[in-house]
Amino acid sequence: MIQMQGVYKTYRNGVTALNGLDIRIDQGEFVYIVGPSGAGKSTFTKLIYREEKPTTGTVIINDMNTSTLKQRRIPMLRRQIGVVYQDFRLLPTLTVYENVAFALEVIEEKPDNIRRRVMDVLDQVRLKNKARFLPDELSGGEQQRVSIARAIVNQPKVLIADEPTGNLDPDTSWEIMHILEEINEAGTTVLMATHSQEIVNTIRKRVIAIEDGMVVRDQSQGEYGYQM
Ligand SMILES: Nc1ncnc2c1ncn2[C@@H]1O[C@H](COP(=O)(O)OP(=O)(O)OP(=O)(O)O)[C@@H](O)[C@H]1O
Repeated sequence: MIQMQGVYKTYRNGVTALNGLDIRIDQGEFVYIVGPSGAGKSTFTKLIYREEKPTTGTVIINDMNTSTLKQRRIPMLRRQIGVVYQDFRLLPTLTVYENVAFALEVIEEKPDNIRRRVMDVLDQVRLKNKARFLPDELSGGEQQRVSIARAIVNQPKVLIADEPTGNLDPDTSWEIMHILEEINEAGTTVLMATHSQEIVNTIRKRVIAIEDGMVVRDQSQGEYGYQM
């Protein structure tokens, strides 16, 4: 469960990105985070994997308070959270297989388990046949699928996708959405920040709209609600 209570975030330069957020997201939900540019969506996601801490208020992720969490326990929190970015962020000199395996090698998983898990997730994102390719030999949609595989390879409870379809054409975007839906159906909470009216209005899920750092709308089976 993700719970934010009275969360304010002011960056060092004095910009207040979040202005009193109260949000509760249960395990297994699929939530779109929408809102104008600069509204605070990325800041909200950064609080979840503790790239940032709130200035005041509490952020609780699966019983862990991110403000009081000891430094040495941060990796434990991050292991429960996978992150996918708009620009993929793959390592260009590593193959597809190696990019995904890397996430398990850093946590010193056993080699047999690494091989099995990596091939399982590559199968899940339908890229088993491209395991030996380098990122620049793949299309944008394929690169995003590798980044999803990397994000879920250690079976996180939460997957955060920050504009995962922002750089992709419509057909490829739908493919990515179907993969995210499958991951969600298997029990993972999915939080997706997006500017895509078409996706939000077609694949209906809970919508949390953030404006000026505040929740202005929270609807189940919601709609995008902004003019494009
Ligand atoms: N590291 C930072 N230091 C200072 N200010 C920041 C930082 N990150 C974000 N901000 C500011 O905080 C506000 C919210 O930014 P945020 O990136 O959370 O918005 P967003 O809703 O994700 O926007 P977009 O849709 O354009 O990605 C903006 O005014 C932004 O300039």
